[in-house]
Amino acid sequence: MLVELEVGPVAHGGHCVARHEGRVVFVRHTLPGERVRARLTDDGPDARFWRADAVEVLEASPDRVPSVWPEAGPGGVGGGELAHVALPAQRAWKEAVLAEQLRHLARLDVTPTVHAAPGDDARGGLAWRTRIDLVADADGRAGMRGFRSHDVVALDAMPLATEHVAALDLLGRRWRPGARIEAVAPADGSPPLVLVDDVPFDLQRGRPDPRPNARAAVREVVTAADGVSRTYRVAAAGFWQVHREAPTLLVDAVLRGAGDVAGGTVLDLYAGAGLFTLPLADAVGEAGHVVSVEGDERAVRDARRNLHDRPQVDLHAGDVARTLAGLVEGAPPVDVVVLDPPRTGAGRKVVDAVAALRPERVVYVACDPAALARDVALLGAHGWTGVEVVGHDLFPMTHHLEAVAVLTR
Ligand SMILES: C[S@@+](CC[C@H](N)C(=O)[O-])C[C@H]1O[C@@H](n2cnc3c(N)ncnc32)[C@H](O)[C@@H]1O
Repeated sequence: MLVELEVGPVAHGGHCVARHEGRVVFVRHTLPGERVRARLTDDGPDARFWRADAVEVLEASPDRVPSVWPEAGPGGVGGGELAHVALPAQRAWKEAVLAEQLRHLARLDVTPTVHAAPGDDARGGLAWRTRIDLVADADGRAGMRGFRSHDVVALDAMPLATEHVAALDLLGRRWRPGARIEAVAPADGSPPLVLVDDVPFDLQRGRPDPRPNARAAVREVVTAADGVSRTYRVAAAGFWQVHREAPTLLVDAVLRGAGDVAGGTVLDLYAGAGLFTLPLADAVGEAGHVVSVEGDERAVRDARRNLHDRPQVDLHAGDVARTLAGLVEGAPPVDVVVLDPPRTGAGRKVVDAVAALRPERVVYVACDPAALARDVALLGAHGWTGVEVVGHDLFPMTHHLEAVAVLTR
């Protein structure tokens, strides 16, 4: 059903809020202040709120720009929710969402700035993804799942992929229908890796690549605020920050947030392949101590390799909540806890255990503002009421953002 809507403020998830017949409608593809004709997509009579997609703009916002997101057939692919929004307005949008989540869920009255990553404005917010996950459609063309659908929509462009990923020409090939294609191209220009159904693939020969280093690892070099270049090896299918500038930027933010930790003890929770553990180990020095916790086996293998020459690091493989429960008993004083949980956040068990360690500071790296706000509220109840939050737009054209919060008592 088509309805005409006066569009109100932004909401979490790339929607704006409107009202229709007394009911809240979350609308995609629009901007605050616009008047749009929209197709209701979820409008059950018992639903608490409805959803809609704007299909015609009747009065456009001055922040509207032509969308760069690929025209990919009916429904379109997921992602690119903010591709119709000018870059500065995308950041203002994310600032509003971050502030609203912190106000609503943590009763915190702050207005964090969301910064552009270096080079993003010059590249028009494009060419930042170092990793692409595709799936082949029934004709063998590479594409992505449609929005809230299992159908594969073939792509004709990947505007967010870095030039290294784009140069692989994954869209110009034919694949086995249903094949999962992952491509990872380090921002430093070292050779990209391609996996097809988890198996390394030699694009030139068009067949699986048996070389051991084809499966194993991507190399990334990060030059952080401390002026040091560090090399990490990360399995192609393993977690690594996806924006080309994210590793450097987040290491800088974490080191700044942790402050002077020389000779101290730092916990790095949800450590992945050791992105933060390595520079934190250098920051505490050989007299200090870093306890790093990661649950994924593959990431732990990478972290072991990346941290092998830092004797001041204790790497624990396992669940963060369970590992912390073991650490709290008779643990030495902890100066700083760094945590970078998955999208769901750390949750009460982990926050309670962190609070029991009574660190001077907590540095929280978050990819979901709502999860951050929930955990900040829990930390606030334990006395960590000093909160500084900075946002980084590490996902231009999408509704996602990364935020770094530094909490003190
Ligand atoms: C957002 S990533 C951050 C990784 C790392 N800090 C980085 O920036 O590269 C979150 C990490 O937490 C790990 N993880 C998720 N849930 C976990 C849990 N309950 N216990 C331990 N590790 C977990 C994931 O395997 C992943 O490596």
